[in-house]
Amino acid sequence: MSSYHPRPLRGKLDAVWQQYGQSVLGTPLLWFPAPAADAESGLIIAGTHGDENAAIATLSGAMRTLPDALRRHHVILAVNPDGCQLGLRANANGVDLNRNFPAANWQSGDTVYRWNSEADERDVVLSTGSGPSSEPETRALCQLIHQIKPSWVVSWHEPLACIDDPHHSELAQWLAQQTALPVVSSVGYATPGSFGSWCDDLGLLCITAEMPPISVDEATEVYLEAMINLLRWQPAA
Ligand SMILES: C[C@H](N)C(=O)N[C@H](CCC(=O)O)C(=O)O
Ligand SMILES: N[C@H](CCC[C@H](N)C(=O)O)C(=O)O
Ligand SMILES: [Zn+2]
Repeated sequence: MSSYHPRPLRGKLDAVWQQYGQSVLGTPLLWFPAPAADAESGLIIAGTHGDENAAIATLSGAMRTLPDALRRHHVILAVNPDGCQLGLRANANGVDLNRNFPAANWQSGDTVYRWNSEADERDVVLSTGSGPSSEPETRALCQLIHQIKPSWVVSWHEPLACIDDPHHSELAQWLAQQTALPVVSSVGYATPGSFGSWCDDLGLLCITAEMPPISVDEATEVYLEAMINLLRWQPAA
């Protein structure tokens, strides 16, 4: 704890970034290579859905709290920066990026999501794209993953309050213990063309960590420590 940056010094994100592509609106897509990377390093991503802000802000807060030299894993704070800027789940083309990955199960047409946690139905309509990987944000992320070959990916979402990993991996169980969220084998509905489906096709471990419905204000309190610990996670010897 004493090695963390004190709060007065957490305002600016000083981590070195690299650009891995460009969004539909021409926004640079940024990733933050891990200063303490090794062959076992993973990739932590957030903001695939631009309206899921709690995880983005908490991950950024963790990066601003942990001295960067101690960070073992690569980070993308916003897979979908146009969605963040527009306040959308989708990208600027109205495509749900988490249905646009070139997985064997990709489906053409529409997809639906819930307006909010109060809604009983998934009735808000988005596109899955004109084809698998039709979107620049999707293509760039796939290319980056092929380039850096992470050992695993943790993909942050909200508000389903679970750690989704059909393999119940060591990392998923550790994340469940850190966050007090349950490990589940599925989120309970089909997600063709999702990032997790694509990772599965590649044999790459993908854990989807879903925060509960939570404000940025509360998430940066409740999940900060778990996020910091994830940035420097090491498997048990
Ligand atoms: C509140 C949000 N629009 C929502 O509930 N969406 C979920 C999926 C959550 C996610 O993608 O992480 C849904 O459609 O069930
Ligand atoms: N709430 C997320 C769940 C993703 C499920 C994950 N297992 C994946 O395949 O990416 C969504 O509706 O996009
Ligand atoms: Zn999401």
